[in-house]
Amino acid sequence: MDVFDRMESEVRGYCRSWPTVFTTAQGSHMTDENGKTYLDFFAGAGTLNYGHNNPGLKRRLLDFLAGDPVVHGLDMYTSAKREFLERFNEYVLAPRDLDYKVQFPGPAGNNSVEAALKLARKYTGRETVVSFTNAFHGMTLGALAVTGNSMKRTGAGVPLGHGVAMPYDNYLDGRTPDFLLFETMLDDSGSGLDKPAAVIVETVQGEGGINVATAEWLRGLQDLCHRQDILLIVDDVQMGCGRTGPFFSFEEAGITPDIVCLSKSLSGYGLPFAITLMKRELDVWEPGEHNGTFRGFNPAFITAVGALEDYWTGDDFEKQTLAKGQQVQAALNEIAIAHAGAIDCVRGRGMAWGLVMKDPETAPQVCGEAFARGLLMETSGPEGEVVKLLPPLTTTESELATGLEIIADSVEAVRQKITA
Ligand SMILES: Cc1ncc(COP(=O)(O)O)c(C=O)c1O
Repeated sequence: MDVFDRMESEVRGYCRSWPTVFTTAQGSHMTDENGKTYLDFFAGAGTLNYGHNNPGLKRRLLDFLAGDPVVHGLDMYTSAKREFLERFNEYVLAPRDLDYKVQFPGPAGNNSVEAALKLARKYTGRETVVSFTNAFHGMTLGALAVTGNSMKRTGAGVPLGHGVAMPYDNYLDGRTPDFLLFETMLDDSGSGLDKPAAVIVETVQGEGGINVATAEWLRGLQDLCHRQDILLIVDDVQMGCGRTGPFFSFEEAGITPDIVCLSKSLSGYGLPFAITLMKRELDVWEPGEHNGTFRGFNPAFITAVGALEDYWTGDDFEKQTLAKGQQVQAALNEIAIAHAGAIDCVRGRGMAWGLVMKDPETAPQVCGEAFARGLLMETSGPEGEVVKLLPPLTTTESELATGLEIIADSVEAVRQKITA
């Protein structure tokens, strides 16, 4: 590890959980330079819904690269971009009756969030954006200002402004305490707080600990935003592209956000790619008012089209994801029952699951034991108390069963060490 320790900044994180050098990857597996293979229930932090080096997508990418294509496209018109827009409309927007315009804000999730926040402010002329406790929207300053995690916020080195955080999904008879607070804030008569430009929400908080919002709460949030003329932004960077079952995680709640952020698994192949979707009337920027060098990355258009054509032309993939999710949930429930003293609860949706440990210190220990046994998982939640499962959606049932057995063994091993 010498060269890494000597040359890489101390800010590096994942390599501390998994101190080995990975060399190859295929499907739901990664292999290190010692030849040890790991089942991957981390999936590049949710960028690999279709697995590593998905053969169909790889073929398309290699064919594309073989032809001297335009690789780096800024926001020029290219044939690859045209293909992406046509297929995205055909397979994603039109079947859901969604009429969004598409912006290419840059390569990463935070680029999509920054564009959403700026656009909401430009459109409404207002500053404040409401976010929720334990939200995660990215590490750039605007996105960080609506991110809840205090350790991450401290990394900014300066106070972060223009954001207000409300409690996430504590639904009570349709009027939650946070909604009441929110309504007070909107009441110009003395709360001292500005009317917000937008609310930004994750339907399932991934980094926040797999907190699942109820459909009722999301609908209530949308109603409140509509009543008050506030824009609703859904950050689907981690939970979109089928992670919760449907292509968009908000479909189940039947809401239509004003702005949607997508990235991570959108390219289908782990290539950097993000889009910001906006209702037509929100398309208010002048040409060049929000730009950047790495936007139209043409290889990502090619693999994204491949993912749409291979997985999203019907509803089979969604059904398979939900069935696999039930398999994961059932196995995790068994583990939770067997270790009720150590596990608080199991929560999740689709193929995003969390095993919530009673003692936060045990969650990284479970991940450490799993790593030793050949399974990659990370922790999430405000205190890192949640063992988080994000397997590729293409993981087979038997691979899932193998990983779930490793989790059971890992929890058992941690408990034995504690009682020893
Ligand atoms: C919900 C959500 N939004 C935004 C981001 C930021 O994406 P990126 O790390 O690609 O900037 C993440 C990353 O984990 C995320 O989970």
